[in-house]
Amino acid sequence: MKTRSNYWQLLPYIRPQWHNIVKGFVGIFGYVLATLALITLARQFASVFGGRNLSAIALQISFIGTVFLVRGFFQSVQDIYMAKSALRIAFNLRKYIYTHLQKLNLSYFETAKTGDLSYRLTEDVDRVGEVVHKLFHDFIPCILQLIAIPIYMIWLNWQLTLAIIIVAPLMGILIGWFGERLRIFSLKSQSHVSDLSAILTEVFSGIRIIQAFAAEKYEIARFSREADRTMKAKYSAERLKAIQIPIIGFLEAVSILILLFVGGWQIATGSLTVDKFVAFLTAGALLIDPIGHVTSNYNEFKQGEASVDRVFELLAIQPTVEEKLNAIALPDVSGKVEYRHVSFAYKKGEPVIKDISLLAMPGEAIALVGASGAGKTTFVNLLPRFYDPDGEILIDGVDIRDVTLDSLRRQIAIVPQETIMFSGTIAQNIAFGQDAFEMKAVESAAKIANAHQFIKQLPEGYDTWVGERGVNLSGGQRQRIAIARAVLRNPRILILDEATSALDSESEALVQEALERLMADRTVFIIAHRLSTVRRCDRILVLERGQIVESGTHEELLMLERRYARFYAQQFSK
Ligand SMILES: Nc1ncnc2c1ncn2[C@@H]1O[C@H](COP(=O)(O)OP(=O)(O)OP(=O)(O)O)[C@@H](O)[C@H]1O
Repeated sequence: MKTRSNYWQLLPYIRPQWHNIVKGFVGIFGYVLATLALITLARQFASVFGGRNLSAIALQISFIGTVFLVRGFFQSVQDIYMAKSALRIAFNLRKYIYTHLQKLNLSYFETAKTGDLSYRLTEDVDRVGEVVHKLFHDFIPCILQLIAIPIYMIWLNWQLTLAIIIVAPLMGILIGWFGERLRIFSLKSQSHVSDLSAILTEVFSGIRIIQAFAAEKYEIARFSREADRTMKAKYSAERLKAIQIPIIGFLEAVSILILLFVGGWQIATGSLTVDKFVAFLTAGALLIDPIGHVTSNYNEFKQGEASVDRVFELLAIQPTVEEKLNAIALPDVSGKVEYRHVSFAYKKGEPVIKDISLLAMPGEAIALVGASGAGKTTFVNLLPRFYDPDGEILIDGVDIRDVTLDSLRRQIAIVPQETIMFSGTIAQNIAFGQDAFEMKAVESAAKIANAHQFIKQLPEGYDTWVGERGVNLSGGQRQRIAIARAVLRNPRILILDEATSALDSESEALVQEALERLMADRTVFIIAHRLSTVRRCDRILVLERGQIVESGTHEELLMLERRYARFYAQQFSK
């Protein structure tokens, strides 16, 4: 566990808000000055009070009232500008982390818990914002008061001041001790809440499986265990605070009692006047509030530190696939793809792709077949640079590591096995990733993808809203939306991961026809499961443990009577 605070890392996000912070500080200074004025007025009030002059008392009261109004005005200025800065800082931080996460590689998201990520981006960032808000809006003004008022008090009477602050060091030590413990409890509690949120994301996206396996009780028990841990961690923090507050309160009371004693003694010996003592008591009373705030703020900072740590942990993760500083934009390609001695391992020493060399000519359709785990998906994932292998991959003779990721990926379209629908309309889903799109282009892509007919029959046609995972569309329909997406993109290179899930024969024919139209004149890598697809491809590669063990057309490979022929017999001859 890290013990070093990450608060200082917030500085770059705080700096751009300096103009609002300065305005807030004007409010703070005005507020503190008005507070000091109140103490002086209290002293004057004590002297006119004894004079039995009603108009002098009324005048004094009107002064005090005015200073209260002015103080209120400065407080509003401070509140408005500090809240504005804190919210902007949280907003910018959230946007920055989100942008950073988008740059991270697939490998990171394959292991990250999505619920945890969402929690860090929402709750943790909010808490960081609250801490910054507290810092500017509460903590700094209180600290200023805790400096200015005691100076004023020393000027009034140093012996009394000494009496009142004698317990301050002990208070400081106790606040520090409690704060550190709170930070640790908070870190625990935050990570439990994150785990809870990760479980929820997992459960709701896999609810079908949970119900199918009748695993509800098992999931409820898992959830309850985590919820229980969260509750206990929070309870530990609350219990600690419950002990701390009376202890600090008692120390405050002790200092007031010492003050009364020393003050009473000085008045009795004639070394202190009553009006000075009243001013002193007012100053002392005005200190109670800031002390309370500083204590609770300090606790919150310590708790917030856990969130700051969790947020900056995300920013510390570096992408493994990085764009070169001098990366160029890949010009429009014809689609020649070359793998030169390409090897790749997810884990060191366990290669998944072993020294593969391959030349695919523009417009060529290449099928990849092989047993599960042979490396087919990994092989195609190297092309859009989801991972960086050893060796070289060239498109139209340009090494893909020399070009920008954006320009590379824009020339490749992927039709995955399972189509994810994003919340939005059907049209937005087809034109995915484009802010502005032509409805006509979307429609013609849908027509090529055999999707236009069913979309037209939906209640609101292309404007029909589809849920997070497109639950209201069938598998075949979702696939045709994915094909329409790829058609609209019009890439030279296409990666298809054929769906294995059984489609009804009508759906299958429509999908097949759509795929054929999509594949025409493009370089296609297809992880093939359907016999019809495999047969139609220009070349079939048989992958085995990360190597190409056979290559040729369907007929050539059947004639070889080796792996493909066996594979074909087992898998496709049903
Ligand atoms: N992100 C990953 N991290 C670690 N290992 C992985 C990862 N993805 C795949 N693997 C491993 O790499 C090997 C090749 O997997 P890959 O998915 O490329 O095979 P495949 O031929 O596409 O299999 P399938 O047909 O089942 O999808 C497997 O042993 C798999 O366990």
